[in-house]
Amino acid sequence: MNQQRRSQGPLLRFTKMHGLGNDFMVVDAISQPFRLRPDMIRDLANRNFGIGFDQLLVVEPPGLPDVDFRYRIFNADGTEVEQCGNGARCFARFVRDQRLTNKKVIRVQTAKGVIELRVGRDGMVMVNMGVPELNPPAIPFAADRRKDVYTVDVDGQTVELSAVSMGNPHGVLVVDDVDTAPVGTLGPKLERHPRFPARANIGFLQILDRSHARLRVFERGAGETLACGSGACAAVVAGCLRGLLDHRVEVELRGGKLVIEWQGEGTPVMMEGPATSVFEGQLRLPGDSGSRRRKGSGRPHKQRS
Ligand SMILES: N[C@@H](CCC[C@H](N)C(=O)O)C(=O)O
Repeated sequence: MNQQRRSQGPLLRFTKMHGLGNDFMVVDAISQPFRLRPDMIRDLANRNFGIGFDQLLVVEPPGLPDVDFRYRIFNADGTEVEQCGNGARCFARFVRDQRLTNKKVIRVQTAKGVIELRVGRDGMVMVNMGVPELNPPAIPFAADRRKDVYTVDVDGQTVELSAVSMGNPHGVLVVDDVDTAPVGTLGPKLERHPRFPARANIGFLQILDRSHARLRVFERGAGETLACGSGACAAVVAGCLRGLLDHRVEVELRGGKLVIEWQGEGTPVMMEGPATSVFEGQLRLPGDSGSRRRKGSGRPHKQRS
């Protein structure tokens, strides 16, 4: 009896969403208390034993005067990170669906600055992802000497990549064909390469023509995902700097397409794409820190995209 009482914690409401198949558990931490340890996030992210997601997105009250919300992001491995582009579009959709705001332009505070989200009539969301950093401190070798391509040694093999921060660190490799690119083998090695002390998201970019590209991303803390919004922004910045892409590019990811625009150094990257709500659910959190027991329920609702 005692045991049972201890395992009954509060109910947590959440929404399952995705941006081109990059999937999220989204939690409103304004109208309900929210605190999850990294091990609990890992359990929830598990696709067999939990809810399953690439990232957990948390909506909090703003900590700055001129913004509407604070946006916190946790990877499936439980680590908190600075940026998530597909998540930003879902964030905009979520705060409007949950009637936390009726604004069309929503200013959101992330761990690396303020981003602006704009919800279109067609359900598409446009995000001002901010100005990319081309010599990011999270990628120390890029700060050493600023250039467009760096070389990194992986098991004796020299790999060429661009280093771009969209608030979060990205390495971008140009490949001939994303379908045969070594995403699953080189991706994890580069993600944890000693030259990326904060680890990095690794993008494999295939140029189709100056305004069309294909991309696969091995994400830091999540593995390969069906799409990575900040990765698409970083890839277009890298492609522009290398003189391979124009300023407006349609990027085809495994889960669908994003349109990315970048006018050049010192200007922000704009990203446009869909955000989809899949279902709402609630789960019973463990009542004490020692317990990992959890009960959940899901209520599917109509796909709205
Ligand atoms: N899927 C995201 C990026 C999420 C964070 C990333 N894995 C990191 O660790 O920086 C996106 O759409 O941008």
